[in-house]
Amino acid sequence: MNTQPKASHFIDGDYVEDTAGELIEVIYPATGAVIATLHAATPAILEQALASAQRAQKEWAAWSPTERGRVLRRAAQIMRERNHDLSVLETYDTGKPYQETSVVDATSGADSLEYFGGLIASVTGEHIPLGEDFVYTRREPLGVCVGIGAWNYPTQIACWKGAPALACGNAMIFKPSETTPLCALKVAEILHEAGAPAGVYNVVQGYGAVGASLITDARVDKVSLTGSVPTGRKVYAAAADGVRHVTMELGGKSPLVIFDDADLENAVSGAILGNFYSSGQVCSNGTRVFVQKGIKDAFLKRLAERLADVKMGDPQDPEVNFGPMVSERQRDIVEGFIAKGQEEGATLVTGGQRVDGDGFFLQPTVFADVTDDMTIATDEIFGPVMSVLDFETEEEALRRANDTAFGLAAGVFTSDLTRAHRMAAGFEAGTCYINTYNDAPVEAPFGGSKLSGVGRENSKAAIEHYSQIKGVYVRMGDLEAPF
Ligand SMILES: NC(=O)c1ccc[n+]([C@@H]2O[C@H](COP(=O)([O-])OP(=O)(O)OC[C@H]3O[C@@H](n4cnc5c(N)ncnc54)[C@H](O)[C@@H]3O)[C@@H](O)[C@H]2O)c1
Repeated sequence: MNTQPKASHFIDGDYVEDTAGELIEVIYPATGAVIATLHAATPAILEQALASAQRAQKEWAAWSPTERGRVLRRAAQIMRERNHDLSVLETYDTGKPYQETSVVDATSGADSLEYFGGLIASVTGEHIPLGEDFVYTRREPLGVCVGIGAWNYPTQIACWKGAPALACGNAMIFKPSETTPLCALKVAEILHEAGAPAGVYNVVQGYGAVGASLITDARVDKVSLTGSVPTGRKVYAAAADGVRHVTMELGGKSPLVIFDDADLENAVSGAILGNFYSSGQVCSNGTRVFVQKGIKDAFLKRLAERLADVKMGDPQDPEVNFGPMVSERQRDIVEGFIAKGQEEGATLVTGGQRVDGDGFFLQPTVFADVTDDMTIATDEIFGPVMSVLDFETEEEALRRANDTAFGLAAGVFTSDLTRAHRMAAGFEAGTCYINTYNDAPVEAPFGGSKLSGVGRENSKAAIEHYSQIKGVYVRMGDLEAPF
């Protein structure tokens, strides 16, 4: 596959380039080879993107919701038809195995285009009777939205932000992560091909500075970031200065609580999905696995057996189910955490080593006997490192599960129905799972509480975050005034 795009940016319906921009080398994580070179957006490129988005948004918002929805659903159809090529590209961009990308990334992107494309025509205002007078409400777009992406799910993030934004009549300028800049360009191409007017969905490349200059432009009405908490603080603060709307999808250190009465095989599956999918580079991962004492030995034994079946290698090989870390830098960061875990006295059950070769492979790693104060139990690692912590009672598990500044996700495995719902109600997290982990269907709200974020993506809830209500008071009779 030719992974070099025609140009770095997609603006006003076409690819554009400005070679004066800072160089971005795209590296295939499985080999370390440079597979594309791009340029960060210059002020001239940003000006083009902002001007075209502002102009296009007015035209797009005047379309009926049914017409806008039709474009999104056509784009979903094209994405599904091109699933293979989009998945191969996603694997080049991120290093995630094709076995995952072929069923998750473009698929989930298409789901969101289809869902919001179908939903938007039934989003209506209200009629509020006031005797003879009345108020009616209009749900209106915000204007120009900026989307800023993390590197772990480039296609999905570009669609999860773009689909509700466009459905509501906004334009979007999307800046992918500099680490995985290729896939969002395809999303822009497909939306344009499906009939979105030029400028409604623009993609500009760049490092953090490009994101930072976009969000302070007076023409921008909303910023939606997927990224780390430190970046979230900066972006939120910059958006606050212009009193802009925000969605913040940030990091986590989520708990996964496994009770003695859980189905062992399902609990092990949940822990694997919640720690090692995408080589552990998933924001909602349940990396603090609290295991009740009675099931601990059986859990660790079965986990080690199941991890022996990991197939690492060329991620384009459909048999491979575990890929490299996204970058050399990310591998180094994760190795630092593994060393810290050993230093602080956790028991290394399995893994912990990098795999020799050109790619950035790291073994799936499990620590047991982890305590709440160890660095591997408090900090987001964003790699394939599971921490197993012991507990005895439900009250203790819930208290310790919530004892974190993050609040993205939480999960519980138990066969006690009422306990499962008690735990879900008690978790301080935006997204909870009972006897499963990390499912993220477009129909369900996704997002975090506490430091993990503001706002929700997907589901009807996302409409609230990409539109605003206008109330219109209508007086039916004469109007009295004091003088
Ligand atoms: N909650 C979620 O939905 C979700 C999903 C995926 C990833 N994440 C989080 O993302 C993080 C990993 O991704 P990352 O390393 O790309 O995150 P990051 O915070 O380093 O970067 C995210 C994006 O922000 C941009 N950026 C950096 N500084 C900026 C600034 N000052 N102004 C504007 N933009 C700026 C980057 O260029 C990048 O596009 C993890 O913390 C993970 O938990 C969260």
